Amino acid sequence: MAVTLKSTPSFFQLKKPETHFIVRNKPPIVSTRRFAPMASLSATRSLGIGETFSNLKKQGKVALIPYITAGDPDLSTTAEALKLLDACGCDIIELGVPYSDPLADGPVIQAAATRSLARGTNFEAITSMLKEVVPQVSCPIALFTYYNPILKRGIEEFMSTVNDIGVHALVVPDVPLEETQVLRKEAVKNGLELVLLTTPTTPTERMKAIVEAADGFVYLVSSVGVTGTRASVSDRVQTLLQDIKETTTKPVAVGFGISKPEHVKQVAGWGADGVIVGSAMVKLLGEAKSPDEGLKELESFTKSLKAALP
Ligand SMILES: O=P(O)(O)OC[C@@H](O)[C@@H](O)c1c[nH]c2ccccc12
Repeated sequence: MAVTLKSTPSFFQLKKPETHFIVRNKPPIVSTRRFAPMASLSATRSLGIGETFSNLKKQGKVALIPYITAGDPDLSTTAEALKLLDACGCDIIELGVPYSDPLADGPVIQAAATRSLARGTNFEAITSMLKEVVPQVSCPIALFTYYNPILKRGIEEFMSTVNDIGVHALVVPDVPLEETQVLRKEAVKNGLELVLLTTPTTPTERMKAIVEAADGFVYLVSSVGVTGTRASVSDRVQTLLQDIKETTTKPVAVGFGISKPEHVKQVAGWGADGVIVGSAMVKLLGEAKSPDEGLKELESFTKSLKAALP
């Protein structure tokens, strides 16, 4: 189905920018998968996002969700980083597709995208890397992309590719709630469900609509503005979490600015079901003296965050 390319409003022009996780909440029908026979598929198929959260809840645990930019410093390091983050006990990994106009991102992730694109990283290279790596990783992967690259490829084609490589979730930060219908239709066709994002400026009624429509979990943005480490996490998050939890029993993960073990502990203590850490991870990996150095620093940092979580 051809989708006309509208000029997507920039992130800041959107009245109510929300990020959309589109997640698979049940193993896809085998016929739609083309990359591994059922036997190895069932052996390697990790749990979906929703199942991951319910298992963690049963164990009284909180999900650690790192974000890294694909291809920064290079795709083979990304592959190693995915396996390393999984081995360090991360519960869901958010993998960013580099984009030339990442308006929702702060300087660290913008720079990572620029470096990755300068190396020639593209969607095809990322998907072939993931075809190799996904079966070796036990936790679900969330692919992060802006709306334009989806429209360029065609929503149906994009969705079935995401399904075929065994990715569990899709993050699209610059698509407002009103325009997700077509994404949702293709998502359902591919056995995926939509998890929506709410922000500190989302009006209560709209937050309720987002939470109602969300499947899997709700992504709560901790602060206004763009991604990037903050010295502290606003304690407004505690109230925002309570407001959301009054309207739903669905899990809620908090992102933006979280970059220290004490942040992670604090947000978990406020009742979050998951904590999302991006810029701090991206900086370690992309700005290190060498890829190996970056992987080493990523490992010790991730372990320090994991240790701070129940
Ligand atoms: O980088 P931070 O401040 O730790 O925020 C999480 C974040 O990186 C990740 O979820 C993300 C990366 N780019 C985004 C754009 C919009 C919303 C979320 C994101």
